[in-house]
Amino acid sequence: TGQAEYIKYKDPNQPVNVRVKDLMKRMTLAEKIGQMTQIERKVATPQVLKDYFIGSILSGGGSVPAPRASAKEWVDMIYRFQKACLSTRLGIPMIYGIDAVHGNNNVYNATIFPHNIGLGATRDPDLVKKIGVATALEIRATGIPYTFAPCIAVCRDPRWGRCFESYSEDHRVVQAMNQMILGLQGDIPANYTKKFPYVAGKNNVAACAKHFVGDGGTHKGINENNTLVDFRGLRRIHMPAYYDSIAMGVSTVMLSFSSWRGVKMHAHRFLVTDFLKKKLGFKGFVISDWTGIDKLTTPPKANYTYSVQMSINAGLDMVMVPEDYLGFINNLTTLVHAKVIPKSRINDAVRRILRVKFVMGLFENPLPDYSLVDQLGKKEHRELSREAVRKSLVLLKNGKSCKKPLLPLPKKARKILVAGSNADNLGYQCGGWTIEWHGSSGNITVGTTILEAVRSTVHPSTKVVFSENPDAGFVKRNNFSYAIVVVGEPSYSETAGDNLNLTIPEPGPSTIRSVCGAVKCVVVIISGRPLVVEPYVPLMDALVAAWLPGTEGQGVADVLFGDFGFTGKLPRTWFKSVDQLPMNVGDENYDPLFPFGFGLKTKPRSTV
Ligand SMILES: O=[N+]([O-])c1ccc(O[C@@H]2O[C@@H](CO)[C@H](O)[C@H](S[C@@H]3O[C@H](CO)[C@@H](O)[C@H](O)[C@H]3O)[C@@H]2O)cc1
Repeated sequence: TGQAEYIKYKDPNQPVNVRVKDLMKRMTLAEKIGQMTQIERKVATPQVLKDYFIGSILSGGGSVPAPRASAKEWVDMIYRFQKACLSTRLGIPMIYGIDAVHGNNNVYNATIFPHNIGLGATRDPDLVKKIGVATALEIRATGIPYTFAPCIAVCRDPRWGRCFESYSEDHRVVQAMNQMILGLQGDIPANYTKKFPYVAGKNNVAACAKHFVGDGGTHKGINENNTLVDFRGLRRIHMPAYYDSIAMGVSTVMLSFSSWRGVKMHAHRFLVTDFLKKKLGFKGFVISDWTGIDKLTTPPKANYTYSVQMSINAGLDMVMVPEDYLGFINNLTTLVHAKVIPKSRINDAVRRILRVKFVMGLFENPLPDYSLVDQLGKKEHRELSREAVRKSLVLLKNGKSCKKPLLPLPKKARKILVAGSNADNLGYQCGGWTIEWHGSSGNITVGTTILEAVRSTVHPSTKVVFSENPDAGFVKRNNFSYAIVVVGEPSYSETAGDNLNLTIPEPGPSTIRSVCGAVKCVVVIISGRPLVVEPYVPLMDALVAAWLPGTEGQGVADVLFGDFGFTGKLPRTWFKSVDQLPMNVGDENYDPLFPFGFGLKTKPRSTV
């Protein structure tokens, strides 16, 4: 009859589980293992994708098709990869993942939103959901359907290099901000299957709750180290946001590099299979972190066969290899043939992966297009980020006496000084995971520095002088009306950000002393966490925590000059000294400089 054979799994009118079952029974072991393999784009070629039936590709931090690649260049790259995957016998589409953790941050000209710690300071779940919606559009603009976000770590020690990726030390704030998942994936329809992964469509992306579990609770905040809290504490502090994520239909969960009480999460069968999958009922797929299985041994990859065996048998479904795909595929194949890893485990993993791909419509719409390229960095998203910046600012001091507040600053003044290492540095303002994995310094993408924002906000007659680190003589001689001192941390991520002393990097303290000793000053701290400020607070007239605001520095000026009031609240305790750490709200002997939830308020300057 010349009619094409009816293939059930290709029929979108069939229920997802029917499609999964039909496809599974057609698959060879090699095709199943290929679905479990995620490789970095740098090692992905059409031939490799076809030969090994690769199911997923990723961009690691900073991994781009070309420097400052346009949205179209991203789409073209993913289109080429996908065409290769669709040309295989069963034509199973691959899923491309990226760390879009504060906007589509690998991509030049993307809107960079405040990092999670700043969003936690807003206490505004609806805002965070809107950010998820906008971020999903900017991810899809580049042809990508999957982000390794949100990080729902509950950072319990600011010495952790990834503390800025955590919304708060309080799990209830982290839970509130989980609206990010609904923004990214879309709202779950009424009477949808409970705890089932959900992605609404082509304007949304699959999300990833990470890093399971207890990543933010390691000893002294040492990255990838050991979380010692007992099971009750693990469930009370680090697990609640995973309950919520599953209820919100999160599609994937990423395992943590860290250990719980000495057992690596990447090999933790009880927590991954018995607890996450069985007790909590998670139906999406569990993905490893980058070479996470290699790190099951010391040194990493000392016994890769053991790594593959222990992680897959623990319940890991997709492995972010990300480069030695041959080693992974060969080891897993051998272990299945030797019945060390049961076929039922492989089938569970592949079933979960296919479930997510069917649910999110990847079979129906596997190929990216240019339809959303204009979403990247669009004005409405930048305005949304500017609003988030405004709401993330926490006012810690305003006036040397409460009767004489310094803020809001007058826009009209004879001459003002802007100083500090972080005043005119977009890279520092964005922090880690921006263009580069660790972020970097300077003019790294399209955005507005705080200095530029001040210049565009003050009255045209106001003279603005910028000096990164002026000496006291310069400040005195110029007789400034007031000064804005913006200091803080350079960009960093992961272990590179681990820090035991948490002092403001020089020349920040010197700049504070030189400027604030000579003129009225507001100090703005750009950082991924609280830093040692107690010695300098008496010198300051005002102090603002701005966290890592991203590209829209205008939001800082909006509030400093009173177009909007301060509303932010500390998402984490501001310690006096690092000797007190770890110290979290609710602890005994809680003796902070500024407590969790603290934040002075100001009213917007009257428009009259
Ligand atoms: O050359 N070296 O020396 C080197 C060292 C360490 C590297 O480590 C790697 O570097 C980064 C960039 O290549 C990778 O992104 C990851 S980080 C990991 O990656 C996931 C996917 O990006 C995220 O979702 C997770 O949240 C995050 O924990 C890894 O740690 C790479 C290279």
